Amino acid sequence: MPKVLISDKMSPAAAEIFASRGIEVDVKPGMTPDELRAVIGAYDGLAIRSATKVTKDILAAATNLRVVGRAGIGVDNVDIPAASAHGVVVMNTPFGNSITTAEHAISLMLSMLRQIPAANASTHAGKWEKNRFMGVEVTGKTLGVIGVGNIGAIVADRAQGLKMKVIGFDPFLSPERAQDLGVEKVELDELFRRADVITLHTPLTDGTRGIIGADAFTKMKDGVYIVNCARGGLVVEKDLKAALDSGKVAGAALDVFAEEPAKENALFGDERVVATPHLGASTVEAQENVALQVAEQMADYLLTGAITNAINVPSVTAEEAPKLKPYMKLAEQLGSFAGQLAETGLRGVTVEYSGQVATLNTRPITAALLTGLLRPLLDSVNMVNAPIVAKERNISVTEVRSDKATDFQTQIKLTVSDERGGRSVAGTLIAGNRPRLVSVEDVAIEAELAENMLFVVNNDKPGFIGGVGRTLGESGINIASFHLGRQAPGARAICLIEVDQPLREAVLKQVQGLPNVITALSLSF
Ligand SMILES: NC(=O)C1=CN([C@@H]2O[C@H](COP(=O)(O)OP(=O)(O)OC[C@H]3O[C@@H](n4cnc5c(N)ncnc54)[C@H](O)[C@@H]3O)[C@@H](O)[C@H]2O)C=CC1
Ligand SMILES: O=C(O)CCC(=O)C(=O)O
Repeated sequence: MPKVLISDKMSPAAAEIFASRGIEVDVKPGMTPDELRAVIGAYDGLAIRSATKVTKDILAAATNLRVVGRAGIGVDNVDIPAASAHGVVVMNTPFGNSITTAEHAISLMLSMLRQIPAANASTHAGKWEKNRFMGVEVTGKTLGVIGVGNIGAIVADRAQGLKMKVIGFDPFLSPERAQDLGVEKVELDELFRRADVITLHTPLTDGTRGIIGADAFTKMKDGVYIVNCARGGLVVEKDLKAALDSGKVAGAALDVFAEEPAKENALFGDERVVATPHLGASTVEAQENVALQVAEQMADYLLTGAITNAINVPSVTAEEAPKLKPYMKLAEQLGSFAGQLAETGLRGVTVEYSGQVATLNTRPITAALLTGLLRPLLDSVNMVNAPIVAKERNISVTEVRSDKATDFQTQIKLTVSDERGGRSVAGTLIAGNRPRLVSVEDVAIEAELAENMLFVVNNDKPGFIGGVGRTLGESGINIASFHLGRQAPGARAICLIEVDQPLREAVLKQVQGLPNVITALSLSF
């Protein structure tokens, strides 16, 4: 039974879902990194919000971990490359808290413009300072949205409801989408120049870190207002402080900080700064949504292999998972066959999907094939990181699909090219789920791939079969199955022999020395 740890405060709905799906679950919010490192090895899944930092260190100790589920959107608290390297799928819940977060951004904006937090504190203190708090009306003002994705789009919609003019900067926003949203798409500098209020809704990446800093402030209107309900690192806090001190910025409303939990910050204590402790997603509705969703997604993956909303691997739906499983096994075996034959650096991989398999989601099948191909060369490769490893090594991967059947109703053919040329291997599924090799180097041969195999390329001459059989027999090696194929009578031939025990180096050498043998290799699947 898989075991999951919930290491952040999360709606009880998550634990209930895990339990109802037969998954053992421990709920331990508030652990220190050392405490988490000490226990993580026992778990197949880790469900988190933003407090748990899933670092390289934690992942190195997570020897059984298969999935990290983020009940929320931002995954900047997870080391994604390290997770991929360890074969850990990272998933989030991209929509469950978007409305709530957008509402928080709008709330922050209004409370900043009407100085509600300061007025509230003053009124509670019995001061009745009616003349002290002069606000700013939003109607007719220009809101600049940086990052017009899910949340940015909802913020734009709500701001339009407040009769604001919305302009947006987002390199991935199409003109059609901008038009649908009623957002004027502008460049960043123009947004800085025109906006009365700027609100941030991008992820924190190397491209967005510090997107609002000293240089950006010089381009903005005097008396601009800043809202940050996305990630702390997007705004350079010391530059914001300087811009507030100089009067360039009239106010800032911040839900997120460069360092969290933010117990001390140079921006604290200034009444023009409205601050909340990363509450963007904190509504009953959003927390219920993300907890349910993350638990269902993680349970699906752990129990069926279905992958939804993963950051580092292609998705596999619950219906697809059982259909893809035998193809992934076949693809991994074909990749492994080609990988074990590899003698020099790989340059390119072409995968041809023909017949039934071409109608399926082939990305996970290709990932499995690359895993098989690269594993003989690299120990740490897995389904999650194989496509990344291939890319890093400049191995081009091409997928070709044809819904026309070959000699088989469904077939995967892999051709790899290296410095010496190319080689190909193809396979099919027998009875819908049993992987079967059907050709090597375009020579037809039918074989199931097993743990201990001898692969021989030879000249098709009399006496070869007897010679191999005798050599194995005299060495006490039992033959389980024997498969032959040839280009034409007397031409190049191939032979795949399943044996009952691993082949010793000395026996392999003897086979290699037999007349008419071109190459002989021991393979394992
Ligand atoms: N305060 C809180 O509690 C919460 C904060 N968030 C934060 O909000 C962020 C946005 O969430 P979603 O809208 O759901 O994400 P999303 O992925 O739907 O949208 C992000 C948008 O940012 C755009 N973008 C990327 N780089 C950019 C750049 N250099 N300049 C301008 N735009 C850029 C993308 O094209 C995308 O359209 C999350 O990454 C997360 O960090 C999300 C939920 C709650
Ligand atoms: O879980 C939370 O409270 C934070 C939500 C968040 O920042 C996110 O979903 O990106």
